[in-house]
Amino acid sequence: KMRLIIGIGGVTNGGKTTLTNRLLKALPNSCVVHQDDFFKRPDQIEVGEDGFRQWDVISALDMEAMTNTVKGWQENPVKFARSHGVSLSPEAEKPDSVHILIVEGFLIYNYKPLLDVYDKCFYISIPYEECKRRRSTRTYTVPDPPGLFDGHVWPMYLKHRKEMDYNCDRIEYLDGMTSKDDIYNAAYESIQNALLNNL
Ligand SMILES: Nc1ncnc2c1ncn2[C@@H]1O[C@H](COP(=O)(O)OP(=O)(O)O)[C@@H](O)[C@H]1O
Ligand SMILES: NC(=O)c1ccc[n+]([C@@H]2O[C@H](COP(=O)(O)O)[C@@H](O)[C@H]2O)c1
Repeated sequence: KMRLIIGIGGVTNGGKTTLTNRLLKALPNSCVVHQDDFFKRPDQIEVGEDGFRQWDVISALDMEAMTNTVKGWQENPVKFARSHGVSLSPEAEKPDSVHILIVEGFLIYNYKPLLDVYDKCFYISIPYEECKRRRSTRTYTVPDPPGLFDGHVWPMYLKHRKEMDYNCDRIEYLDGMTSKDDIYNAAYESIQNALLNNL
């Protein structure tokens, strides 16, 4: 079976989930792992010297559990799809069938053990002003306290982004300020090329 693991990383509210959902619809036999599903419980999140719960750091996430979930897909994508309620194409069990996993999240390129699993590494970014605007319209399971964006979210983004640029040289950047269609088309084309090249 041919297998492709696609990373969709990027800044908070850059459009990762939007792009991921469109790709899942378009790509047969595709499954997803959302990093957001691996946040620890609020009482397990450290409170920093700044007084903020430190959500935007890798230790706020159970990355071992996330890695094991990805490994589960690698071992048996058909079983993974079934247990996650993904309907498969009639060809899915043939030896030459293609299976795709999308790994989506804001810190997916800041955890060494996962870096090598991605066949494709996309990264969506948007500038500060737009990020702050979009974030202010969003409500997480724990709502942002006043000042969190400027005091924690954006500084941590800058730090992790630097780290990523240093650790990973295969990133394909997507401009989150372009339209949803443009972003989707750019990613889709790149994925089709990878599939054609038997990546
Ligand atoms: N290309 C885009 N242009 C304008 N708004 C967008 C675009 N992509 C996503 N959005 C909007 O930005 C917000 C965050 O998008 P989402 O996909 O949930 O981001 P993420 O998963 O990266 O946090 C949503 O309101 C979404 O509709
Ligand atoms: N899902 C949760 O339980 C939860 C709780 C608090 C904050 N967050 C925020 O989620 C963000 C990452 O997710 P997005 O990339 O989808 O915005 C982080 O910036 C973090 O501050 C998520």
